[in-house]
Amino acid sequence: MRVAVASDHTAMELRQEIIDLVRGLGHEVSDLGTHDPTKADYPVYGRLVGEAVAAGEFDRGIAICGTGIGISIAANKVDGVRCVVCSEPYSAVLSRRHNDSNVLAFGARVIGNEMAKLITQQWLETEFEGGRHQRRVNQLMAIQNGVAIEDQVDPGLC
Ligand SMILES: O=C(CO)[C@H](O)[C@H](O)COP(=O)(O)O
Repeated sequence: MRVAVASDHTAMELRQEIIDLVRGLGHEVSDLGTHDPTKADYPVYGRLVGEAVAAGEFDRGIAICGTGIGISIAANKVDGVRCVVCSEPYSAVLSRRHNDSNVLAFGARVIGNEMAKLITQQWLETEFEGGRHQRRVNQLMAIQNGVAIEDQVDPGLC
């Protein structure tokens, strides 16, 4: 896969570790910065990753800031992005299986580097399940496009 990685100033070292990990797993990685270790505005980098993925230049994106929250908000403002903030692997795996997440975010000030790498590897290796989850992902995208949606849960499947 082609993977774009970006962070603000809080994750210079972690970003490099994530890049090395993802390359080691055999993926093509682009480092979208920041290259300023002093201060960087996370909305710029969340947007960069989000737009790169939404445009189809990359299959997945990884976005890191202090908490993962600000950069994920920025990425999620880009049409077509489903960015998730994860601090443990279970949510990361389910975000792939059920939500078809295409950008992963985490907080360099929240989790350790080894946890971040475990989350990243499991997220990259998990496939979307489709089926009923595809309908719901379509509904998520419809919200973004201002299209009406309604509950279509099949009887007996709850
Ligand atoms: O987590 C973040 C956004 O959600 C940022 O990394 C954080 O706000 C940066 O703070 P500072 O400029 O004080 O280093």
